[in-house]
Amino acid sequence: MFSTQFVFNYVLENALHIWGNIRERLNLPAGPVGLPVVGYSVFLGKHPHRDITKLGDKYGSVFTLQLGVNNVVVLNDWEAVRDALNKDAFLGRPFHSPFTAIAETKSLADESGEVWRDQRRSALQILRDLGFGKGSMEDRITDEISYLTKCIDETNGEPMNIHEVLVPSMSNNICHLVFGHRMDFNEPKRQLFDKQLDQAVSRISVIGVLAMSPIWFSKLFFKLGGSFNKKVFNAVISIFESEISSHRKSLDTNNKRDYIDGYLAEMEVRQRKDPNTHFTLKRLDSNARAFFGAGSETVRTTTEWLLLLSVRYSEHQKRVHSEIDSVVGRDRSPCYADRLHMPFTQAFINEVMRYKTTIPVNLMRRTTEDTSVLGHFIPKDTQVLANIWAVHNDPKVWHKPQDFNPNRFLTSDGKQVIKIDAFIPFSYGKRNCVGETLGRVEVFLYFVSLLQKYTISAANDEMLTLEERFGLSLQPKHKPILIFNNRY
Ligand code: HEM
Repeated sequence: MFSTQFVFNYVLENALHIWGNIRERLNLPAGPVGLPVVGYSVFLGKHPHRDITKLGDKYGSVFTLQLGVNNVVVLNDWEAVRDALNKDAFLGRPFHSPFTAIAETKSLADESGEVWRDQRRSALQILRDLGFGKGSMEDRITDEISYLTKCIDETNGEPMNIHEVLVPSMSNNICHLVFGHRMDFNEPKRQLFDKQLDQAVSRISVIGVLAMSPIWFSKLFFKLGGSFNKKVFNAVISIFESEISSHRKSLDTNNKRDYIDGYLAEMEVRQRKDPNTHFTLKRLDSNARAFFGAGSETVRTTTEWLLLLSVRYSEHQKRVHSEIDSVVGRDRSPCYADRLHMPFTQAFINEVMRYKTTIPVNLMRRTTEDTSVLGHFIPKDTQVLANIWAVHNDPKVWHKPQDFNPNRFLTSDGKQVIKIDAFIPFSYGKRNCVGETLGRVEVFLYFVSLLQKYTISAANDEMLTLEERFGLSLQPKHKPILIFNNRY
């Protein structure tokens, strides 16, 4: 039971927060007025990325939206996003988020300032040392794809829910990166891991609501979540703890196998120099979990859209098939360098990542000093949301953005891919996605390997409506039940 004092403190904290927000709003760009406490959130429908984009018709490129109790400055077109995300003042994350309410130590994805900079630099260095962006990474992904195609072959052309096998397959690529090994699809630990991550993600799907609430509410939510919540999270946490502990026992700093080894080696060096370093086991644990959270679902969602759109537009599927046949052939696995000779396939992938932007509204940022965007003053410690969906549908950049048209990424003779600066699925500037290289390689290899082997069609028409479900990422609303027929 909560004491009267406890309730009083929470009510007081909330009231002060709301009062602070009203005063803060006076210094921020104009925007629609919401209701007390819930703000504008109640007026956003099932597709907030689209609703927020439409607000730009009235309020322009930069406006303030009260989401729950928080004032958030929205960057709602390419000009605003480019101007802001090029500035160091926009590199912070909010002090609190629902993620930080449940984690003891912030991961590199939640940190700000020098700690973030240092953790990020080190993560990128470790990935480089491990050969990410090079052939060894591709070999592991290609190997993982062979387990996937084995499962698909077992369906003998019967409809299958590809989502169910893509989940462990994608998560295995992060397992390789972080733990140094894969887990078989049928391994009980693997199944437990997927189930629990899935449960954790579905718990976290309320995160949108929590992000709009004061931090005390997030903490209370997880506290009241009771034993089930704790059981889910603790089970996931124990997998990471046991991996870190076994890595510590077998660490050879001259032969680093994965991210955990790379981090432990760096931690040893840092701790020798400074016992108060922010390179700690708890930070390693948070970073490792952030890689799974950020690097698994994003690639899977993108791959699901690629498959669905190649089914919906079968003429494009045929064109990708013919490019694969002439560049890769049938006797070897595709490699990432093949993309250089496959302009249409690249353009198709780009257009899918624009049309169904995986992360439609970016992870929240915070200004670390007084600054401005397109002439609007933005004070220090303001929360800022870059609407990537709006950038990808900005009519000042894209001709008929509502149309699905891979040719927009090709020169008129169809031979070259055009680089368009406003194409930013991995975000933009110094705090863009850490896993961009890995993400791009995975997406290309999965899509091309599957189309090399199969002609893909849909088991029903429902999923071809291409309806969306807004969440941490923009998921297909209907499960992708697909039919894979061997091409040879
Ligand atoms: C198609 C795949 C992916 C997409 C579309 C994607 C997109 C994004 C976006 C939009 C952000 C937010 C950046 C910002 O605040 O401006 C981000 C951050 C991040 N991503 Fe990815 N991502 C993908 C794959 C991956 C992979 C494979 C990994 C892991 C290796 C990863 C790890 C991260 C991390 C750790 C961050 C936080 C970076 C920071 O705060 O400094 N992502 N990603």
